[in-house]
Amino acid sequence: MAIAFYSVAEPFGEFSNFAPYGVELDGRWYPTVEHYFQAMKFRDAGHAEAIRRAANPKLAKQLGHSRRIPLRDDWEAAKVEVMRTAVRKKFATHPALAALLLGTGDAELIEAAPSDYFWGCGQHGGGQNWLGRILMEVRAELRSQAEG
Ligand SMILES: Nc1nc(O)c(N)c(N[C@@H]2O[C@H](COP(=O)(O)O)[C@@H](O)[C@H]2O)n1
Repeated sequence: MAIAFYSVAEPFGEFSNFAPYGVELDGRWYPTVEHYFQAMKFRDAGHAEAIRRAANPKLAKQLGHSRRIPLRDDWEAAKVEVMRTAVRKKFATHPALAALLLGTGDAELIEAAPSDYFWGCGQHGGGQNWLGRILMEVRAELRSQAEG
């Protein structure tokens, strides 16, 4: 069985990085995982802070796509671990979300993002689905913690 998610307002939208579940990382509070992920793209502290303070995750993503400020040079190598850190923290911070994730059992989790072939499955399902993979990793970690 597979569970596809994308829009925050639809079933399992809590798994989207746009869902309003904040995380504290590196001593700062980020309103969503998306805010953190986009801010981490930049060494420029001012731009990273502007992203952290963005009014919503869509705006955070837009600011993260600006190339007026250069991306950190190791971003391609770092981005999966940055995402893993933020998603892990999201589920550690919000126990009801951890229960929701555990409740998906062994279902394959798929970010059904039609235009994202890296984090999501893309338009025809052939994308790499890295967000789904990370969610399944975090689910396995939560399960082994629960089993002691
Ligand atoms: N546009 C959009 N809307 C949503 O509701 C989404 N969940 C996403 N996907 C997320 O976009 C992020 C990656 O963005 P980059 O292009 O790599 O900066 C990542 O958080 C996806 O999960 N997109």
